[in-house]
Amino acid sequence: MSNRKSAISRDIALEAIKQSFIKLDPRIMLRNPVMFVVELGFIVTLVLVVKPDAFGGAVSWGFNLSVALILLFTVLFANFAEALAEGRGKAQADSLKRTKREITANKVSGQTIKTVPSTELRKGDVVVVSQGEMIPGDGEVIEGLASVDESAITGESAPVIKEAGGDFSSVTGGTKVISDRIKVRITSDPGESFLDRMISLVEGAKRQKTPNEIALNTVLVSLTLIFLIVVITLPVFANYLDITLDIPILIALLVCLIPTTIGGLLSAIGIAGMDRVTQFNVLAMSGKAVEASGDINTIILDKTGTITYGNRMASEFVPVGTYSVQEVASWSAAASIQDETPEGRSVLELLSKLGLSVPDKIAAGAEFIEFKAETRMSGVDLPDGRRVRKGAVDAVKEWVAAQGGVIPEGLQEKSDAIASAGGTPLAVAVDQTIYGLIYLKDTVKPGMRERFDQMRKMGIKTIMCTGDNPLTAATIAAEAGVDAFIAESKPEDKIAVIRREQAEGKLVAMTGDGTNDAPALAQADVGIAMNSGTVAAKEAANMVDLDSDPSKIIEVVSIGKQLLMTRGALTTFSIANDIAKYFAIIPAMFMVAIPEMDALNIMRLHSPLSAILSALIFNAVIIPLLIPLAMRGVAYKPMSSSRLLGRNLLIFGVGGVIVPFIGIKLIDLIVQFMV
Ligand SMILES: Nc1ncnc2c1ncn2[C@@H]1O[C@H](COP(=O)(O)OP(=O)(O)OP(=O)(O)O)[C@@H](O)[C@H]1O
Ligand SMILES: [K+]
Ligand SMILES: [Mg+2]
Repeated sequence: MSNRKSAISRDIALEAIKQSFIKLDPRIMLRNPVMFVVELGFIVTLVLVVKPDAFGGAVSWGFNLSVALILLFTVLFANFAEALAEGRGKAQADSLKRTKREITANKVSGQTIKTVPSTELRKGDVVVVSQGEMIPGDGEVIEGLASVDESAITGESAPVIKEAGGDFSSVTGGTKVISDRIKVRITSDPGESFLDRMISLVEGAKRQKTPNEIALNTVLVSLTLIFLIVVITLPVFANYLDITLDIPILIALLVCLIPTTIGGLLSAIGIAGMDRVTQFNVLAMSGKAVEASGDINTIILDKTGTITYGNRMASEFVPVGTYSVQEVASWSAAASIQDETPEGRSVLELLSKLGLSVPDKIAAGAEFIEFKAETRMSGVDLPDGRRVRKGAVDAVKEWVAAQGGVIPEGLQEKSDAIASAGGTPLAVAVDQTIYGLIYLKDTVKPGMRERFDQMRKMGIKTIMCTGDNPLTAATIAAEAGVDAFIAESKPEDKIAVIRREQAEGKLVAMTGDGTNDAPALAQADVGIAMNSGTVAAKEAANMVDLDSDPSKIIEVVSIGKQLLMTRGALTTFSIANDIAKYFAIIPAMFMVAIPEMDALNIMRLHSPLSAILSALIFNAVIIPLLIPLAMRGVAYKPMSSSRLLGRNLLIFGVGGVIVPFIGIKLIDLIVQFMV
């Protein structure tokens, strides 16, 4: 994990204090209508401090000043919560901006190489980057292999291997080549790079309210309006009873009743949720994606590289019929000489490990057939007309059968043996003849079973989708403990699975790294691409995992759930608080005229004025007291949504009723000496 994880520093806190005042600007406050009402209340009471009889009636100016100050602090506390939540992202953005300095690029133009500033690079340009140089822009390695230090982006100091072809070909501008030399095709125009996107993300520059937040905000504004109407009409009834209600008291009542606690913390909760994802080294392109991850019902995972380590390495050549290991090895090598995928290269490595020679001569002048997820085969067409293929057994069998060839006896048995051990068998064929198999070995990552158990407890279904054969898929699925698996799936099959789940009203998450995963990543409600993966995958997804650890989807889901729960919990708490405030303020307002009201003063508060001030002070200080919870999120244990909801209603609903009774009483014990 990243070493970028940082606590709230003194600098961030000081900056947040400054921002709390800057945010008092009514134009900024207007974005948060609940707190805007409090600010208006502050202004009115401030006027009453100077001219206590401005609106007729008069309470002491000292009381008015107290109310004004408490209201000011209520707004400042809310602003501070938001500024604090924004702080860490801003600090992170600043450090990323320092990474983004001018780099010179070695641009290939025709036969020569020209040195140009990186800002002049455009999509499609080709550059050469050698040992010790910075990669001048986002791109895809088209030639060579190099180890790259990506710590500026990922915070991870261990270098990563980047190579042409396959799922580890994408490079990011601002990272450094530490060995060898690669040719890179640039894939982004200036200002649209990954680093640019990352900066604006962590900075929150483009943060938009999520649908969920908008809905809650509408509820809060409606509540505020209702209480506003109630409080405005109150003097009419009071007049009827021959009671005059002073303006500051009405304002205090209003502020106590409108949902200031959640109104003040709402945006901090959202920003902090996004920030928790970022600290976790996952870049979420929108808050909406983070929220959606909290409601996920189904997770689609690919096998290779997600559930298994993904370094599918050729470990054995298995001949069929009368053919020899040497023959299978030679044809496998012929089909792999130009295959840049890790699988293809591992075939050549195995050959040299076995001391066998690579048949360069056969392949001279041959036409390379690249591996495609659709065909699930790769190979060469030789100059003499012979066609050599290796690939998924069923695909090769079909290819051979289509030419009238026969499937050798023993092939199925041998391929099943590899598959039942969790390996991937590749069949090797030349025209109508199948020579044997390549045994690609892969291992399940440790701890997978526990993770899938955890997801089951959260009520999430896991489906493994793989291009591999059913037997290998079944073995790995059983070993890892996923709920279901789909074998021999092509890219369109992955999309079909996602659509099927979505049609049942489910929210679907998917992780992937390959170009073949891109369409499915785009279709999923939450698509998490691996940073190591291809540019296509990263562009299609709405989250990128900088650590390229696909199993992290589980934590992302937890963070999303936590975000939704925190919002719900604090809303419940905020509204439940009103009960105690009624008991504090209503008797206080009417006590003089209706002494019987004293029966409602169950907290036995000192005096009407101390009761009102105490309720108002509680209403203010509860905001900073809850900042840590808003930022950290409520504690989360994997369990079903309905049980979680029940538990939270109990804690925050009942707690929300009780806590203010105690809090207001305690504050009153102090305030009584001041009024
Ligand atoms: N370089 C290659 N040459 C020939 N065949 C290959 C090659 N790589 C993979 N295959 C075959 O194609 C199948 C599909 O591979 P692909 O990488 O597309 O799988 P996938 O859909 O990403 O699923 P997963 O990554 O979970 O295995 C593999 O199971 C294997 O049989
Ligand atoms: K309130
Ligand atoms: Mg794959």
